Amino acid sequence: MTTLLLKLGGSVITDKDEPETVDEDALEAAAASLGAVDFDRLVVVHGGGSFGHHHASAHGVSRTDGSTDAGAVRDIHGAMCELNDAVVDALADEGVPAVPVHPFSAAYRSDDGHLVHPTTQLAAMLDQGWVPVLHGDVVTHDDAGATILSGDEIIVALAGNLGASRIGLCSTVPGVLDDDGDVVPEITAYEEVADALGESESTDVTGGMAAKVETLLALDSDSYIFGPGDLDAFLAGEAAGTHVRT
Ligand SMILES: Nc1ncnc2c1ncn2[C@@H]1O[C@H](COP(=O)(O)OP(=O)(O)OP(=O)(O)O)[C@@H](O)[C@H]1O
Ligand SMILES: C=C(C)CCOP(=O)(O)O
Repeated sequence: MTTLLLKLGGSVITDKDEPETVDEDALEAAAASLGAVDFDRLVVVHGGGSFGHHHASAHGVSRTDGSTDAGAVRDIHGAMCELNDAVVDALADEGVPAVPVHPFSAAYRSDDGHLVHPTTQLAAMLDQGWVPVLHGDVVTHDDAGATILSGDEIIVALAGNLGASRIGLCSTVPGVLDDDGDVVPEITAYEEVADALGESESTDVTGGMAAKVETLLALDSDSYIFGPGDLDAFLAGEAAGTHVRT
């Protein structure tokens, strides 16, 4: 039984420069790709794009800077739930048995920043044949109020417990790019690409590509970073974008 773990980048499914705007065409295309695949088990996580990051930035909340303001939590979480509704609906329209899962309700960080995210409820959903759709979110952080939980961190938190066999991050870029703008086919250590790695070009409180590579290298299994053009290849088990080897 194979378990696919896929993150749809917020930069793919939203217009990251226009607050709270879904990129309908891109979302429909991604949903159609997932609807066309015969998978055993699939978990989808999506990022914040122009929904979460603008609110997080406005409230001064990041992965490390927290807020104790319940209104800030409602704003950021509410925007992400709205995007989650759009993603679940788009998948459902393509025949994918998608169900919403909101990390704020279940996960927390300890005061040293360690993320605790339960997975038994997700395993039960997968047993029903459903596709849980999670999202980057705010998360209660001991002694710091709430901080931002990126979709990339969720992928890492779930991978081991759910026994993911294939892990992919679909972003707007075709992979990790080197100084010449070419896709780096394989990364085994952060230093190999550190000089070329930067933050996102849009409002992004979770660190762009540099944080993505660092997060994926912390996994016990290999993963892929690729663009929408390689989504079908990834789902088919073929080479896609940059292969992050651990
Ligand atoms: N060396 C690099 N290779 C590829 N992208 C890079 C590089 N350095 C910086 N970037 C930026 O990182 C961005 C990808 O990170 P970003 O966090 O925006 O992606 P995402 O996960 O799709 O979106 P979100 O965080 O909203 O879910 C690219 O669009 C690009 O602007
Ligand atoms: C900004 C919020 C709320 C979520 C960020 O998730 P990411 O886009 O996966 O980094």
